[in-house]
Amino acid sequence: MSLRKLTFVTGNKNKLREMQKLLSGIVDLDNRSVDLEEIQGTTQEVAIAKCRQAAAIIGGPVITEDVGLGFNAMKGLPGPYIKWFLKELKPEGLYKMLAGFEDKSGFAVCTIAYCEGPGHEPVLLEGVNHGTIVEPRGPDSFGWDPVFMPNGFDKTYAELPSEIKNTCSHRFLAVEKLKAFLSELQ
Ligand SMILES: O=c1[nH]c(=O)c2ncn([C@@H]3O[C@H](COP(=O)(O)OP(=O)(O)OP(=O)(O)O)[C@@H](O)[C@H]3O)c2[nH]1
Ligand SMILES: [Mg+2]
Repeated sequence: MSLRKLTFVTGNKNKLREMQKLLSGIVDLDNRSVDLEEIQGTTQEVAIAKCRQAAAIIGGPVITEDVGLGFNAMKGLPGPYIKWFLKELKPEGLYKMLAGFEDKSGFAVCTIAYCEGPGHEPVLLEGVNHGTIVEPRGPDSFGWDPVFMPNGFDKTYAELPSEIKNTCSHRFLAVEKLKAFLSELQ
């Protein structure tokens, strides 16, 4: 049986690498690197708007992904705006943002949006992983991985081998839902 073809529209190589591994053997994943416009709003609103744009550009079935990192002491901020905080503050600065708060807990959210094509409503599949924001540890190769220590581990995402991150991460949890959703599609 041939695999379902899907285009993952993302400009982020690290996301693509993880998604390729997570969907290997399940989806024939193509990539288009487009810097999609990101609106202001909730994670869900941002994810839907990104996916509509992607479907219009590709003209067929697409997935997009929007990732947020929220700090509980800040009521979930920066959330979907983490990219801009990370760009200016680097992982060290993200950790320092919580210096005035006792609560260092946070959560990583991956919102995958699937759209059949132009004119179709995107469907959202969300994975949330809870953890603690710690002083940066491990290689600084993917985003805020060095400051996020998932619950149940004494290592940050950056310190964990990729095979382990890929069995507990926000992205893994969202992909599990995507797989279940795709298996129900005709
Ligand atoms: O440490 C990390 N571990 C992860 O698992 C992870 N996934 C995403 N990110 C970063 O969080 C921001 C999300 O913004 P984002 O969803 O808009 O992504 P993006 O703009 O890079 O790509 P895309 O929108 O083209 O898909 C960006 O800075 C990403 O680099 C991660 N960092
Ligand atoms: Mg983006």
